[in-house]
Amino acid sequence: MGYKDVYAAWKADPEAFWMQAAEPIDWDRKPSKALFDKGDHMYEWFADGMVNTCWNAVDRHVEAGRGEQTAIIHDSPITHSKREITYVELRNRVATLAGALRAKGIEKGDRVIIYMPMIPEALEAMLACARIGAIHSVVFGGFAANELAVRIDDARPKAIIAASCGLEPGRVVHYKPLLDGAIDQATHKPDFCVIFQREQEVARLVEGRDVNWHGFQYGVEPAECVPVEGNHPAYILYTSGTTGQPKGVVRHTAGHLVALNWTMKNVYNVNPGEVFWAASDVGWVVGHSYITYAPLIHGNTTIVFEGKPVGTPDAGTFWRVIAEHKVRSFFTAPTAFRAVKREDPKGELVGKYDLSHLRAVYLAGERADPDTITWAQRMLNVPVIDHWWQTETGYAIAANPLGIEELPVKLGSPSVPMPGYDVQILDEGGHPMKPGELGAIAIKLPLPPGTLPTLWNAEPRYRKSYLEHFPGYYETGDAGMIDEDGYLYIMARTDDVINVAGHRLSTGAMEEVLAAHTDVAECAVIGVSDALKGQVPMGFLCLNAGCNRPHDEVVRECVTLVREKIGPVAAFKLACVVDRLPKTRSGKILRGTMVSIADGKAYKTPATIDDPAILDEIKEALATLGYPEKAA
Ligand SMILES: CCC(=O)SCCNC(=O)CCNC(=O)[C@H](O)C(C)(C)COP(=O)(O)OP(=O)(O)OC[C@H]1O[C@@H](n2cnc3c(N)ncnc32)[C@H](O)[C@@H]1OP(=O)(O)O
Repeated sequence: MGYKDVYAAWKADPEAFWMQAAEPIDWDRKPSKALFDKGDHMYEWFADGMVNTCWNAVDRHVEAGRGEQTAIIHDSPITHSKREITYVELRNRVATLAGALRAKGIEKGDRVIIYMPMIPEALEAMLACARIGAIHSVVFGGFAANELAVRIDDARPKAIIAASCGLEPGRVVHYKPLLDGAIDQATHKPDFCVIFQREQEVARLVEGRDVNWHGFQYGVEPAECVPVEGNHPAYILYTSGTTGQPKGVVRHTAGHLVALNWTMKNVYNVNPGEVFWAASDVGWVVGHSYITYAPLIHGNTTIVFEGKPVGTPDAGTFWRVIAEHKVRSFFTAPTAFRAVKREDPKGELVGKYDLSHLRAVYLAGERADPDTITWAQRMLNVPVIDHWWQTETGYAIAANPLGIEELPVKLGSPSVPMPGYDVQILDEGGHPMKPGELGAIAIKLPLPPGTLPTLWNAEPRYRKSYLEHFPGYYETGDAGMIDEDGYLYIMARTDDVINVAGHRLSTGAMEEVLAAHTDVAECAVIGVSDALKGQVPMGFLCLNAGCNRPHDEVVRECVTLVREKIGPVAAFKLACVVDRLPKTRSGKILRGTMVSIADGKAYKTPATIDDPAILDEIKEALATLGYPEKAA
């Protein structure tokens, strides 16, 4: 069957489609049906089934006689080390860790925060939680203590599992002081913390609260897999919203298993036993879905890569890893390829490696620009597939499903909707638009299995953020169009969320931090185009009347403040002081116009502007930062 047939089969009978997709999963009790309509646009999938994620990702492969297959390859050009863990080793390690967590009181439904770098122990911690029905919430290592504290207060974890440190090129990231700071700051306190001591930094443990990863596992009874209901939350993953309070995306167990397993063959075209590599971080949804869960559920070998596309040691690292570990399908963010292209535009390092096992490359996390795609196609000589999805969905909304059929690539488009997703372009009034017309991208409800059913402890916010604007649809927050052939094009966000190097960040959260500076009366943060990172944040600061401090001093403090409060990942390095911000007469800051000016794009002075002269002041301020950039 080709793509059109598969999509039509889903549309004709979604229930049958998903029940069939559920067949390869090992159920403790098979679900009686796929979709559970709870009314009022709330849905669950396979809710009355009983199942365990860890069993499906680990134990069943051992039971099936594949215990000696490598489950995880850790490749760290930063520590110059490589290590392989077989499925049987993984089962034993995870069962013991789960047993130790249980012995310290962790039970089904308890939350466990995981704050770890790119080491296999991060995956083991996730799987150990899944084994006993605990709900994990992984926090990305590039966030600061304050962001961790916010997540601790929202998830209210009984335990936190952390490493002593992370390793960035040329710098040790001191996780433990960040963790201690976050716990001090948070209102909720975990019962205990498990600390994995890395040899690069041994952290000081807090007596009575912290236990050592190895020590607390000593002599414990390994835990068996605990079957959970299909609608039991497997994890919570926080993502940026329009304010400083991140949204806790909930992932239910059964839909997650079924959908991810389906994607491995149909989208990524890998067979069990083959090597799959997603060069992302476990702290992002790509890491959850395609470093940890999907490859293991499907019986693949997954790679945990602790390095960067360039500088560890050079722009040939990706090719080395692909060659050495015989990677079949490779997944990365366009920004990573842009970094490689900048260092090695002619691909001289590509030729040094045998990439004959590589069948396809997948890009996501941000819009893939045509230059980057054509460069990668030329260098690697395999299909380079852009695909589009979100933290909320957990897997591809639109893709070129190579495992079903290789569709023609249209540059600038992540191709076509996947089964499960009825994607529509809507006008402001919620009416479907014609092919080629630009509008809001929405998905007709219900969303398919594995997508978010709600937000953690925040159902009203879930409804408001995603369901209310277009009744009967999920609002993606992206704008775009669908062409005559059904190909989707993602053009922009409809809110103030920006995408920096594939990291989704809230300008609202940065504004909250800047506004807390004692000299800042008012501020705005926008995302400006960046040749490498796609977008970077830029801040405009209005200082309090009477503040006579040198502007560059205040700017420096503001940059430091964002790094301290949100983290280095915000990449907030550009800011300037202005007298006033351009606003409409009703007081809305004209961020869109400011973005156009900074990007050197044509713009119309909005009819509702309060004082058009302020746009000239913004232009002058931008010039001091070198914007618009010459190349833009
Ligand atoms: C499809 C659904 C989704 O969208 S899920 C999200 C998908 N996105 C991704 O997978 C992210 C892709 N991007 C990347 O992997 C990185 O940005 C790549 C391309 C590797 C470049 O990394 P890097 O050179 O560190 O730049 P960056 O902009 O990411 O980092 C900015 C500053 O943050 C720091 N940082 C980064 N990661 C960590 C970490 N885990 N722990 C601590 N710090 C971290 C970087 O060191 C950098 O710091 P500095 O400002 O240079 O001092």
